[in-house]
Amino acid sequence: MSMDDDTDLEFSFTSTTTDRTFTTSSSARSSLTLSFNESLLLSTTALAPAPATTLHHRKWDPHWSAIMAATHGNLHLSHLKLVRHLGTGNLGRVFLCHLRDCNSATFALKVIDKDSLTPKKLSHVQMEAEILSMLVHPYLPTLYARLDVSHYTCLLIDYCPNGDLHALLRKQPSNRGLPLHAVRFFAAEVLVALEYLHALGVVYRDLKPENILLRENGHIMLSDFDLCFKADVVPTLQTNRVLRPTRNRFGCFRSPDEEELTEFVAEPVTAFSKSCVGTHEYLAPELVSGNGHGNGVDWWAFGILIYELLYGVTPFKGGSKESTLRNITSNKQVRCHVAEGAAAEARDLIEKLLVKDPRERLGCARGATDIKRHPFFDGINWPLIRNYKPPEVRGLVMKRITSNVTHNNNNINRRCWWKKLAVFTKKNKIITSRINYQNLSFRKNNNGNYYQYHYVNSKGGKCV
Ligand SMILES: Nc1ncnc2c1ncn2[C@@H]1O[C@H](COP(=O)(O)OP(=O)(O)OP(=O)(O)O)[C@@H](O)[C@H]1O
Repeated sequence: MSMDDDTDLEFSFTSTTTDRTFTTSSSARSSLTLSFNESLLLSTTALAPAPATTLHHRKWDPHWSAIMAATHGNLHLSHLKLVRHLGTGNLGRVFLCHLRDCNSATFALKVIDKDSLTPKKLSHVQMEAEILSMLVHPYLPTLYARLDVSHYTCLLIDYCPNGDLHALLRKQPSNRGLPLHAVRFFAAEVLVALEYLHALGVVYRDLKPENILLRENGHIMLSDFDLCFKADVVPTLQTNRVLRPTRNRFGCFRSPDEEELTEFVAEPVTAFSKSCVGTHEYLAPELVSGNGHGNGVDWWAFGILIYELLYGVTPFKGGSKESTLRNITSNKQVRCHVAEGAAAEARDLIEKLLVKDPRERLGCARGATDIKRHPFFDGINWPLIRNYKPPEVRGLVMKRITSNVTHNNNNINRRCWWKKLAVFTKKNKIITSRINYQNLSFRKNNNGNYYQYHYVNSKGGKCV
């Protein structure tokens, strides 16, 4: 479904099992109102936001404090106002929305109609929700709430107003790819996000520019976790002798120095799956051959990503999907067109990542630790990367999050700040009263990220 700014929109969520209808309708341009039966929503399963105290830093996150202030930690769909339709994916539709009480607190709401999905897709929904609930990272989405209403599952996550890297690539002159400094910046951020996912034992399996969204501040946010799989990971400290290529004073490589380094490695090296998922041009050879694959598929895809960001096309693309797959599995080595200056380092990294045998591929044994050390990333201060200023790239017009709703803006904002202050000063009291609700049973998720609320009836049964 596409969004036309001049059209009134109506979204109808109809429950076939309960015969109740949730309707979002619009009377103004690109502004939607979510209307529904409040009593129904109060008696259905909802998942409220994580208390800010569970993870200390979260109490400073304006989105969390806005939710806490507006909902006292007891979020319902009625607290949200849909603004517009952002897009439709395999599993559901995504809407831009904000808190009714605070239109500066903007989110993306993924609405999934479970009744319309096959069992396989339902398992993808479960996987996506499970992975999202584990994430606490600046380059990955925060799951603020999960609301289960009738046969709909709604996931409330960060909204990214600046599009995705695929759209940005298409805006480059003659589709030639991004400037090298921008490729380095985005690749470094993706590497850090993959490192975090792998440390959690999550193999992502869907890396591509379309899934790299751009936040309001120009930094990346990886999206779409439905194709992930989870594996065990045993973090270790490893001491290795590494060759560190260095340059002489003219900028040319000289014979590498050997160093002994003790490093933290958390890579799911024993991960194993046989299901063939992903996007054709990004599939690793072991995934195409179907004999089983592991963590290495993400490092292969990382090589394809750097290639596409650099040249605007993927290296194995053929005239059809079949010929693309044939190119991936053939013995042909990847060819890069440019080999000058810093591009030589990019080429070297791509070649080390696009090694067909995963046992020989950079990253497969020790993950991002080895890739970060490659000369392509020389000079990046990894712990401070989130403070780097995003590159200025043609076509990237930074959009700040603004809401269409302007009435009472100042009052609402002031009220919002006032509420935040009140929450801050009365924090302990509010949290205690929230968990003492008589009709509420709650359970912390494994990670302690957020609380899942179930409304229970007077006999102690869960209401669904
Ligand atoms: N957090 C977000 N901020 C802004 N836009 C988003 C956000 N999440 C999704 N979108 C938009 O909504 C569209 C649908 O997203 P969704 O994640 O449901 O599916 P998808 O990216 O097409 O992938 P898939 O179908 O494989 O799940 C995306 O193409 C994107 O344009």
